[in-house]
Amino acid sequence: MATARTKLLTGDIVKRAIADSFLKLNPVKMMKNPVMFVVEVGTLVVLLMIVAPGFFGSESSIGFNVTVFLILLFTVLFANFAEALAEGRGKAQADSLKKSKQEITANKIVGGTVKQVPSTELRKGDIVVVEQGEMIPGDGEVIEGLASVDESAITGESAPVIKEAGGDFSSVTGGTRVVSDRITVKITSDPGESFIDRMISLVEGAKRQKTPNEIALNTLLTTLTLIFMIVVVTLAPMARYLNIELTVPVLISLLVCLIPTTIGGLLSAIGIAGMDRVTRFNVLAMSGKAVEASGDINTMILDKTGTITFGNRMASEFVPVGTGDGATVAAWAAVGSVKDETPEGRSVLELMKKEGLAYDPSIATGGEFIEFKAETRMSGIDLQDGRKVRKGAVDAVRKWVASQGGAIPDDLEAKGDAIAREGGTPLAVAVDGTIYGLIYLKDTVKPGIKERFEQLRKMGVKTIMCTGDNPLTAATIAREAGVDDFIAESKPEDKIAVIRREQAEGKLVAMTGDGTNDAPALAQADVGLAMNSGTVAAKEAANMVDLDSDPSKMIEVVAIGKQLLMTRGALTTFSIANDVAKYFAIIPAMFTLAIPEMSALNVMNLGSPLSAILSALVFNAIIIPLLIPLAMKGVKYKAMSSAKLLQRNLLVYGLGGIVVPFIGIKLIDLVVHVWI
Ligand SMILES: Nc1ncnc2c1ncn2[C@@H]1O[C@H](COP(=O)(O)OP(=O)(O)OP(=O)(O)O)[C@@H](O)[C@H]1O
Ligand SMILES: [K+]
Ligand SMILES: [Mg+2]
Repeated sequence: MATARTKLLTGDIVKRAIADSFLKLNPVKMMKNPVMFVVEVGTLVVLLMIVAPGFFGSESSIGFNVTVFLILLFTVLFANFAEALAEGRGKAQADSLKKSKQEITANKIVGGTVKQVPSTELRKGDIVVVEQGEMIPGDGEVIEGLASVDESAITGESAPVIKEAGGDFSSVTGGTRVVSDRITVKITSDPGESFIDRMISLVEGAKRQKTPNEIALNTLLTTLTLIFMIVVVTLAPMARYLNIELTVPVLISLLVCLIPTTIGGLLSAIGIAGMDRVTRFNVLAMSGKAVEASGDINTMILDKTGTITFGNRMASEFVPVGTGDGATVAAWAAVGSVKDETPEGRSVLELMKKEGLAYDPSIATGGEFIEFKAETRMSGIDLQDGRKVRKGAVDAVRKWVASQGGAIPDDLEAKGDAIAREGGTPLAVAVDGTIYGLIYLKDTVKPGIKERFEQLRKMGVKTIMCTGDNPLTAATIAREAGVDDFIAESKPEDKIAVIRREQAEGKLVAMTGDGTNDAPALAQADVGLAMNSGTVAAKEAANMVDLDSDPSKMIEVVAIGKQLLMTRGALTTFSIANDVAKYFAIIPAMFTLAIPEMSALNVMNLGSPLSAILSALVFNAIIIPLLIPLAMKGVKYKAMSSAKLLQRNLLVYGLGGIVVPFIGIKLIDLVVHVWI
């Protein structure tokens, strides 16, 4: 499960964020955020008026100008602080990763002999040997041997994992430690491009690019800012025509209150925090875009075994067919499983032991093991005496027996279907032309998975279960788990066909995978979540990697993505609605300043025109830090359709956005009015 590796907020992170808030005042950096850049320019203009009064021809009191200057400065600092705080955790994490990335000495194989070289000199294709107790010097694939590896440096999980040559558990990560045995590793990354390097630049946010959604929103905010600038600039000559003198600091205050500073100040913090939430969940997103895309997902493709079910498909019964008897099925099932290292194969031998059944393992001596393959859906052994033993999916074994010229027992289909209808997987056991019986493999649907699919449905996400299993088993599990659709007897390449079909209908698709044959589909999916235990090819094709290798995490990742989009929408609504109240506080005040008879406009009954302006400005500034917790944690997440969500958000954050500042400004005014 996810481990919180770095505490949410520490004193150090806060201290560093405060310092960063000042560094971020650098106008070159500020320009990337047009809304806050306008506030910064306004701050400088007011400062100039304090230093060189009269330069602009209007005369506000120096006290008022200094107050406006300070409030504006804090507005910018608060926005910078929000961003710096969101970045802080990542930076702290990057520091600890960098520490773990010390120089390692590698045992490189050069021309048959071992040569010690620094790990920084390793290139793609180099072969190294790693012994017990040593650090693995770079990312790679095990090409020989088996070892248990402590990967806690990257996963935070202290229990070591087994890595072995061939298959889906062959990839190793540089900076992890071999705790037992010895492996030969082929390096798969050049210096600076390793998994830890990528992790560091990710958590540091060095390569954080704005997502398409963020860019669109930024454009909207910039446009709004431009419109209000034009409004405010043209207001001055119009007012002068009416003989109303509006001073520059008052106009700047008006401008700052009207432009969407709340969302402008919190926008990047929301994005960073979203990525951070995914990271804290022990999922590594290669880009912010991937996190956002997961919030927009329409279709999710899930494996049956291990994702929807526990995946420890266990042999639970031997069922004879035709003229066979229980003991014979069991014996041949066992002979066909002696070298089968899959959980299914091992469980056959365990069931033998449990039931006290005997068989003669020496029959298998010298035989040629036939490994299980998803393509053939069979495994077995070719014995030295020429007999061939097979076990596998019923239709696969039936075809194989037919090709050997054998007959198919009458009761095979009915007994196989009976197992499948219960959600089990029947494996037929055959020797040459004879089918002796079935192995009943039991798997259990994970508790609570039905409720999660129910939630996904409410969010408008369609779930499709893909399985290599037969249609009957698939249908039973699909019904039990409550998925919307399923594909049975699917081969890995079928996934890519499903993804393309859904995408052609304009849907965004998410999937998980771990094998090399999953790589094309992982690349094709809009969100591809690879398992850290999986192959290098799968991890490179995906845009997310789950360090805990739990495929069902896809469901939570989608929820986090949705929450990110929701938080951004909610705060944008709140920010824009806010401006309505500020407008009613400031505009009447400005005019009452010039024409006292207009005090009837003072609908909010604020103390004085000047205190009204200052109160609106103070509210505008402090709402940013007040909303930082919400921006970082995300709005409370509820599973519902986007249309309903929009309605609810408009009600809560739209209406709230109008009401809250009326109360806030009124309260601030009560204090400010006493002061001036
Ligand atoms: N060790 C094995 N020996 C023989 N046959 C097997 C073995 N493991 C599985 N099978 C058969 O092959 C079929 C396909 O297995 P595979 O692992 O490819 O898919 P799956 O696990 O059923 O589906 P998924 O993992 O995609 O949900 C299984 O349904 C089963 O009938
Ligand atoms: K504002
Ligand atoms: Mg499988």
